[in-house]
Amino acid sequence: MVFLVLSESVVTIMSIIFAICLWLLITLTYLWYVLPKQKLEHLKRCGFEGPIPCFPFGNIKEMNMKLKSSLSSSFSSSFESHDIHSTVSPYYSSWQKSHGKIFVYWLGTEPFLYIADAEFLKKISTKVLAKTWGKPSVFRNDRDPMFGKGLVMIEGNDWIRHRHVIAPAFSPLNLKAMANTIVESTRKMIDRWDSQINGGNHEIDVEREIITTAGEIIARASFGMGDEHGKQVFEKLRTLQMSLFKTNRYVGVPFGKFFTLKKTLEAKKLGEEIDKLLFSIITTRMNSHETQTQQDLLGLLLQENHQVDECKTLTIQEFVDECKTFFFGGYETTALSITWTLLLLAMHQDWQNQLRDEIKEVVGNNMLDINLLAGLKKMKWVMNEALRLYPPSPNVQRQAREDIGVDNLIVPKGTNIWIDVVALHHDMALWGDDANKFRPERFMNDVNGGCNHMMGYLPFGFGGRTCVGRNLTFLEYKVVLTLLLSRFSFKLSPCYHHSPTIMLSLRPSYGIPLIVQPL
Ligand code: HEM
Repeated sequence: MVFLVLSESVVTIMSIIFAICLWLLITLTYLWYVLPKQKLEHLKRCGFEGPIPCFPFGNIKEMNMKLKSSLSSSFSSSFESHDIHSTVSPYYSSWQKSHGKIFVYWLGTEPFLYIADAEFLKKISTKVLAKTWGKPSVFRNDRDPMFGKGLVMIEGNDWIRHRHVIAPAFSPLNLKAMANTIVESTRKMIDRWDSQINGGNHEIDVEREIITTAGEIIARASFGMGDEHGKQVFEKLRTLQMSLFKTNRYVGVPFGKFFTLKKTLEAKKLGEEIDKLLFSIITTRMNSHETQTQQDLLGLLLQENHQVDECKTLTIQEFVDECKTFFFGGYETTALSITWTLLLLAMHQDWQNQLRDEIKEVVGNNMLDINLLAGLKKMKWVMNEALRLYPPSPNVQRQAREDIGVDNLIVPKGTNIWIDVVALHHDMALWGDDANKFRPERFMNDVNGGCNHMMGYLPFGFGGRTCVGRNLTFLEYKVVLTLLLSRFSFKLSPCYHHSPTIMLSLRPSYGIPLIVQPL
């Protein structure tokens, strides 16, 4: 009898376990296979084709394979022509050959509409207001420790409110006060270089050096580093950045996070520690009169926040997220724009000399002044050309929050959109036969560099969501380059190996060692 009862309960438990397993199997098959297949068919009916995905990985395996073989072949490639698209995004350039400049590919079970067609981009962007664009939800979790609900990630009316508070802080007048911070940090770097050169070593990895200096500049310009908390935030932000570097390879793949669980947890913990420290910096500032005197971005935002206007008010947590956003949005991008420029100037000595002559003429022996910097016209052309050939933000992303009709096609609600900035910037149909050549003079009389389409040049994105920090970048770029070119000359080191790669930003794989000679 006891045996019978026992076996009955074992059977019941087994049936429950079986039912749960069956339910799990059906749910996962639906989510990982049936649903993506349905989306694929729907996208086809809407007019979009692309490489065939294999669920649940989508096209990720093919992308990784293509990247691996491109990296091994790029090891010996020459870089006279700066033709980098097929090296940094071999999968896109190969899919372009079979599917054109608009197609759908899959990161795991997430569809991405790839766009490298300027006219299509213009048409789609006229259909959607800045506040009604979404940002791909699939990146949200990964990016949360970096950006939280800062300007880069938020949408709708919250985005309008944040943008209203933040944009004025970046006006040229407000940024004037930050020029000294930039000069001080750059001088510290120059002193380091001087002592290394005096020790007989002229080879400097300018990428590593400039990234360090730009990190310090952006931290000081964002929330100040005068006290211990500020320094700790800076150190932790840099560690977080390193830790997040390699965590997004399985974006879109179900349970993809488990492939990099340790790093994801590390990032989450660091993110919480950073939040705590920034929270304390902000509340201390709010409770003291420092707000009025500190001219960093946080100080400027807190001053704006005093106005009793709900549409122009941020909470403390929102300030925390914006401080992180400034750091992650502005640190590497600006550093890389300067770094790639130094490489280009080391390759093109004629332009290096032209910029030095211009600095002598415009700045001379005067103190560096923001008004004088406006006169550095050739430097601006060089900057624009460096941002074209090596855009630090190699893509711009959106998500459709509603169906969008473009000509006879429909981009269905929920589709992620991936705009390939590198492809647009190197497209001969937009720029002419010399698209892959370094020719800063193309920007001499035309802010669009002679590109034959208004959407062909997008280093800072497009529409209402264009980069809010570009004025700060212009300032930093001009100050740092002026100080460096007035003090040193730059030549390519024989150790330099040209291998640009995309790891969130467009960066050199092996640093940029240059031979640096005091003038
Ligand atoms: C060379 C330097 C920089 C480059 C190439 C760059 C590039 C970009 C790009 C491509 C976007 C996306 C625009 C879009 O979605 O259409 C963006 C947005 C943004 N950038 Fe930058 N950026 C740079 C410097 C900075 C700096 C210095 C800061 C701040 C300190 C900053 C803060 C932001 C913020 C907050 C956004 C979000 C704007 C919004 O969605 O309303 N960026 N940037």
